[in-house]
Amino acid sequence: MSLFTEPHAVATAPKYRTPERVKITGTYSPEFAEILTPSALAFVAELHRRFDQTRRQLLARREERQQELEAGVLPDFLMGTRLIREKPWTVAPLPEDLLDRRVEITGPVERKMIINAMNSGAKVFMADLEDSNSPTWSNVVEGQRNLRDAVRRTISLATPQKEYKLNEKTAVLMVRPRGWHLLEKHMLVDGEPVSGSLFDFGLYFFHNAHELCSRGTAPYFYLPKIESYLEARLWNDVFGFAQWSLKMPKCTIKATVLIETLPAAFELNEILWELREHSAGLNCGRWDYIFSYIKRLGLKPDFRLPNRAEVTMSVPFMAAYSQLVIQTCHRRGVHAMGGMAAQIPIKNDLEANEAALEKVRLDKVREARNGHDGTWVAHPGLVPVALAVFDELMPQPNQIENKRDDLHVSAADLVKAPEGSISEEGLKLNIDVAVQYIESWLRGNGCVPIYNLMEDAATAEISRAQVWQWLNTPGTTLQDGRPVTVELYRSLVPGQLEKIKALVGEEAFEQGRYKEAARLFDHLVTSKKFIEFLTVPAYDQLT
Ligand SMILES: CC(=O)SCCNC(=O)CCNC(=O)[C@H](O)C(C)(C)COP(=O)(O)OP(=O)(O)OC[C@H]1O[C@@H](n2cnc3c(N)ncnc32)[C@H](O)[C@@H]1OP(=O)(O)O
Ligand SMILES: O=CC(=O)O
Ligand SMILES: [Mg+2]
Repeated sequence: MSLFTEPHAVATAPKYRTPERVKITGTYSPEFAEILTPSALAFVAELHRRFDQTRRQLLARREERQQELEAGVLPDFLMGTRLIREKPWTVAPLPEDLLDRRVEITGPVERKMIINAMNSGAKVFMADLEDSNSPTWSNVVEGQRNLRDAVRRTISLATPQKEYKLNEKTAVLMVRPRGWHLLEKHMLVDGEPVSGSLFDFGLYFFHNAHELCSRGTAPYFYLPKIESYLEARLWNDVFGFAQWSLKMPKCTIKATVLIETLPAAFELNEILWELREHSAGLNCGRWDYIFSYIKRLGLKPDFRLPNRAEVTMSVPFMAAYSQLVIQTCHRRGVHAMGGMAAQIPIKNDLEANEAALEKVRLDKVREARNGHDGTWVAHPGLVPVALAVFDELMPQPNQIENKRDDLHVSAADLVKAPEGSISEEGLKLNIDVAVQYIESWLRGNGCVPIYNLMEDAATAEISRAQVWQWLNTPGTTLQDGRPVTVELYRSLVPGQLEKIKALVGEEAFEQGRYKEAARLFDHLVTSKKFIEFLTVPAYDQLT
């Protein structure tokens, strides 16, 4: 020990100043302390104390409903809410800056991405703390700092290649907090971790709600992975309390609910009704929806899905659900947003790039013709493609007046599975893509291009859910007649890991977390009981 480091002189790491019975276990930085102020933490703690018990009850209700499904009950429209479905009513009027949402870009809350997305020419930017964000402590708190600066238009970034700052005209900002199932383990209230949803929502709202309103917009949200109208009611209660406690007018917050679970598709009217003072419509979160279809219908051979690539928007259950979303939203006077095509621009291959853009274009044509009021894109290079389609097919700000009374979607239509095949290639691709994605997520990157497609938590969930379904559903065979067994699946894993190693290089493979990702994947697909979300066990491994 040197003369200058007497034990009593050793500096202790600075700590967050926190309200009583609130603890932050994540690392400290002066920049993070600007977000994790005592008053902001007190606000999140209050949300936790008021709403966390209901959140947990609603998660338990998901479990109970799953048991009913497993016992053979098929999902159906609810008896008790018939009048909400049948009576004429509409949601509260929409704010001016949410009337035209023809193209919305999405992306994680990383500084450069936010600037690029806001400058992209899209009408809206959905800043994502969910599917495309790996919720490391640093990503979620840094993300809040970036959002704070974006709201105030001070966000900038200097890199050796380029200086980034906002253009004069930028996209309207919406924020997607984490879903109800995720926790933020670095914030403890009365010794319990807080909900990731309330943490993300609470910090964004606390720091930005007044500022947004002073700039002629408001706090706008996307609400992910909702499974029932009661979960929408919980959000509505959170909004009411948040507005009241920051002395803001009622109805200031607006939110679009992602319809991305099978049970939610049976409660569209009810979800809009619950949020009618705060509703900015619904959106078709197609990737999580496919995942949810597998998860909820599980091991029934009639609902076994073919290779992931064959489950497109035109298969029966996907077409039916998007049509019902459009019809319901328009009847209630609000937008029905489309979803995300998986293709992204391809560098250094003109022909492949053109083919990818054409696939995106056709997807947007289908959406606009069906009656969607706008769509999502994953990349700035796709904004002009989607804009051109919607400008041509929807010259007015939205097509809410297109009521689609011609459509008649039944409960049976919503679960009708497609024909198709399961191949060894399909099985291998699911292993390959899911392992690559989980590895990236564990390193803190929640959205990656893999084989020229956008992969995020929702798409990776499909891959692992499919392998689980094929391994566990009695009688599942490959198209060549071989049964899909754990032995067969495990015999394919080493080859896929070798393929990944060849792709990323030996050094990156050894330094990465591929083996850990493969172990987690194996656990997910061989578990007898379906594990609700891959991000829940993965979060325990996130450092
Ligand atoms: C199922 C769902 O939930 S969908 C919603 C969630 N998913 C998403 O939001 C997808 C977001 N998209 C992305 O993260 C990326 O586009 C990826 C990972 C798919 C592709 O990333 P990359 O291959 O790195 O993109 P690429 O190299 O072509 O990027 C080119 C430029 O566009 C920018 N860019 C790419 N995607 C986005 C985006 N979504 N928003 C803003 N900027 C973006 C990059 O930052 C880069 O900027 P630069 O030229 O200033 O350096
Ligand atoms: O969140 C969107 C989806 O497709 O999932
Ligand atoms: Mg999703």
